[in-house]
Amino acid sequence: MKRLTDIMATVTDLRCDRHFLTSLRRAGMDSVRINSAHVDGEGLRRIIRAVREHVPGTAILMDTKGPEIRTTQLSGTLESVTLAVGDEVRLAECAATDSSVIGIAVEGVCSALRKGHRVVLDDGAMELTVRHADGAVAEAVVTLGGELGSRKTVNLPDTDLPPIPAVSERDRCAIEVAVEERIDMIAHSFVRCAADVEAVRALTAGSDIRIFAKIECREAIRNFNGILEAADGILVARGDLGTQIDVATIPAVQHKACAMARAAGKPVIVSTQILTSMIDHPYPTRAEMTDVAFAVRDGVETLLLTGETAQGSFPAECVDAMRRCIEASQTYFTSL
Ligand SMILES: Nc1ncnc2c1ncn2[C@@H]1O[C@H](COP(=O)(O)OP(=O)(O)OP(=O)(O)O)[C@@H](O)[C@H]1O
Ligand SMILES: CC(=O)C(=O)O
Repeated sequence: MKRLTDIMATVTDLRCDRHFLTSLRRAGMDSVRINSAHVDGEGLRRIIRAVREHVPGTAILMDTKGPEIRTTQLSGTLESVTLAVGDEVRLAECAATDSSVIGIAVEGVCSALRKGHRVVLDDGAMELTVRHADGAVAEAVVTLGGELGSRKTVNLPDTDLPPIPAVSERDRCAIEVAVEERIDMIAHSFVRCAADVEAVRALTAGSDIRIFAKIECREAIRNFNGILEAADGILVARGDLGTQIDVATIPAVQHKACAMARAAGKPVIVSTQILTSMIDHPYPTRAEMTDVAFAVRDGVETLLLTGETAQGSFPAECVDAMRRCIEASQTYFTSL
């Protein structure tokens, strides 16, 4: 059966050997995503080379950082730090992260924080509330605890942020590699308006790279029409989106974005927490299968697995479950 919904899997430089990649391909993977927020230029090239060697013909998408905010690398050999409810931590710009300091990788962010502002970490897995803010350092208390790893996403729903350029220096280097390696697609993070898409397009001029705008902030929803017109496609990035808007409204936003993209003849990728229970378990939940089926019904071109294949324990099982559900759903919906 020719599937109308493709499967894209996030692949890291820590896990991109022949056995891993061929097991994903055998299970039904159609394309690969590389998250450039977690690798340098050399790491990017290593993953691209591995994909081309072990699963030739597989399309490659590179996800940029965009004007997003992340925590810094953990100090020394730390693998994670535990944040327990009630713990007091300091937030400091560009410092390494350890159990008492959380480094914020973008300058000017801490000085925009005010008492009472929420600091949401790792797509909503943890939350802090600012107690005291003073220049480049702020003090906060943990209100939702968890384990914090390196370079996790930071969302500041209450803070007026200083303007952050659409394309960071790090992105510029990653895009240079993407153009040199002639990959297929770039998904730009935290697109706020059409101009952010144009900024990436200017850097890929002369190449065939298709540019997808990631819809993951309130400005992107507000400026959706212009963004859709400027981009070659959109990626509904539900991880960050769910920290910026009420998660209860995500299905409606996703459905509307898909309908508008279809009407404009542009492809849609939907990502994040599609099979999140399978990070630790070999079987999907019924609700996860329903999410996949409704994406097929809505004409989503590509479903993107993130943590499930980047670091989960059952990556091939995830791709297999997704493929079986796509096929069964396509058979049903096309028979109606
Ligand atoms: N190249 C990589 N090297 C190391 N770890 C990685 C890499 N890519 C992803 N990961 C790990 O897998 C997790 C899930 O991947 P994912 O790409 O969804 O990242 P993310 O940090 O949540 O960012 P985003 O919001 O852009 O999706 C990451 O948080 C990270 O811990
Ligand atoms: C994929 C991604 O960036 C997100 O869901 O936030």
